[in-house]
Amino acid sequence: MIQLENVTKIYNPRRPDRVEALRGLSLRIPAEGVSVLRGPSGSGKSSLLSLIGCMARPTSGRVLVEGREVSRLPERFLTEVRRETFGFIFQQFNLVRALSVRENVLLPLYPLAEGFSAMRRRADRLLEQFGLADKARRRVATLSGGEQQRVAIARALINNPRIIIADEPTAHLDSRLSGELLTALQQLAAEGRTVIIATHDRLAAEHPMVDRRFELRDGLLVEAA
Ligand SMILES: Nc1ncnc2c1ncn2[C@@H]1O[C@H](COP(=O)(O)OP(=O)(O)OP(=O)(O)O)[C@@H](O)[C@H]1O
Repeated sequence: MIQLENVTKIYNPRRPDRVEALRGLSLRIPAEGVSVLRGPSGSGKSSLLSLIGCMARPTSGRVLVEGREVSRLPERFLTEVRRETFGFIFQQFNLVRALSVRENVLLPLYPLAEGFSAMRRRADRLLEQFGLADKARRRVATLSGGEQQRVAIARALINNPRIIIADEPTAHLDSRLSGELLTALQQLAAEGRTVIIATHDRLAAEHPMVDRRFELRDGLLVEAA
């Protein structure tokens, strides 16, 4: 369960380009199923995801992840919570094109948390699971869109996260790949992981595999269903 209580996020608070991205938002995201945050560009979806994913702290208000208040944690603890708890899938997947498939999957674990050979075995198990075992040494730049998508999912799972955060994961994908990605995310939710997707892609937001939708507008929650 993720709870946000009266959360604000203000960028550049003392400058003329001050932006109030979240304006006192409260929200509860249950641990089960697939939740979608939707809303127009600039409504605050990415800001909200970065608070939930412990990549940033709110200006005011509280963020609780699995009952633990993360909004006040010092940076080094925040990094630890982030690594232990979350897997991230970004728009266009943020894969490093010049690195190999295996190196990309291992990236979230750097700096090395454990022995390299144990990590590599973990990466190879995931590559096997996603049908990429024979491509482990290929550079990502040489893969098809669908293969890159599977590398991105494998990378998000390398630390066995309880919560998957996906920011516009279907942007730049055709409808077949979008459907495959959503099905894969649903599968992760069925395994007991929390899946949170931010999107303004209507097809993704209204896909039948989505369990609940939160609508943002101008930094506020306008609807939850
Ligand atoms: N690092 C930043 N510095 C200054 N302003 C920012 C920063 N990040 C976001 N903003 C501003 O905060 C507001 C909310 O942005 P955010 O990215 O959270 O919205 P979004 O709903 O995810 O938009 P999109 O769908 O276009 O990604 C916007 O006005 C944006 O310009």
